[in-house]
Amino acid sequence: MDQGIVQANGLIKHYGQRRVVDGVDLAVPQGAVYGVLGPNGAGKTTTLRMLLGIIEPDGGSRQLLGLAHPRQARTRIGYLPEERGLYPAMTARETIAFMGALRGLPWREGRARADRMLHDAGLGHAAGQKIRKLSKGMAQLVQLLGAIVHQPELIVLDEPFSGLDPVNQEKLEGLILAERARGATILFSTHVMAHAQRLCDRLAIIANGRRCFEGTVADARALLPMRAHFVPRSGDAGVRALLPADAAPSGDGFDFSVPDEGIEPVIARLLAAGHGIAGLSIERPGLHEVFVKLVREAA
Ligand SMILES: Nc1ncnc2c1ncn2[C@@H]1O[C@H](COP(=O)(O)OP(=O)(O)OP(=O)(O)O)[C@@H](O)[C@H]1O
Repeated sequence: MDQGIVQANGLIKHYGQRRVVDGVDLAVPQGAVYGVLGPNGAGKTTTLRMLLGIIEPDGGSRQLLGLAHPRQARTRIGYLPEERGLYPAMTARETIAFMGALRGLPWREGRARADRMLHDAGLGHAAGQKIRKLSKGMAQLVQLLGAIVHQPELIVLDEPFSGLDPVNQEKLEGLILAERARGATILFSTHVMAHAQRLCDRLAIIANGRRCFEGTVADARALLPMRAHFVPRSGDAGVRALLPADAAPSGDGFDFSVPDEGIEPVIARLLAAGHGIAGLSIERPGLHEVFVKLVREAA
């Protein structure tokens, strides 16, 4: 596998008798948004923690920013852990500046950046408010801003979208893309496919501690055949028999996989039998469908 800014080779972790991460390889290219996708309990958080040196692997090796021990890269990394936690009595501004200071950013600069970032995120009004007064979603955004205030080269976000409403989720997507535009590499975990489909340059799917896919969103979506939705002319009976074997009623028509030979023979059969076509759409299945299939197979 090519060298990446984050590199994992055969990472293994046991908890008790259970092998919860089982030989995971990752290579995150510089400047990419990279998703680690998997169902609950797949081993995503454990993998990220090993990459960051928060816990030690039982086997395999990893490299972060070219350094053998990830902790040497501390000030060059921004990390949003899965467990959220801020000091409730600190203001949003001080929280962000404090988190920056922990990563080597001078306080004065941290405060100035905090004000700018809060303003840009539409949270300018919250700068002087105490964390305890903020909603859970707002506090989470503040924690995220604190994780990136020192402008790290690598940003690692563990389930960053969980707990955010759709408006804040969109804000976060914007923030991630803005960080990539700045030149940062972003590695994030999620089990929500819509975000991954929109954001990821590359992704890995992990199930039962094993990597079962690695590639681009397009590579993943190409694993499943195109899906067709066909709507017969009203009153047309007997069309079902002319459709591919997997055709299933759906809404006002039928859904089926486009056969290897294409949709044309299906249409030709329908027209030859005198049937009409009230609607026909063909779509590439989404990442969601691919994820469900791969995770089921892995189980
Ligand atoms: N400290 C621990 N001690 C014992 N078991 C653990 C520990 N941390 C994680 N596990 C177990 O390891 C497995 C993988 O957990 P992990 O948190 O890495 O999964 P995840 O993919 O991040 O899941 P989720 O999406 O639910 O957060 C789970 O079965 C979990 O219960």
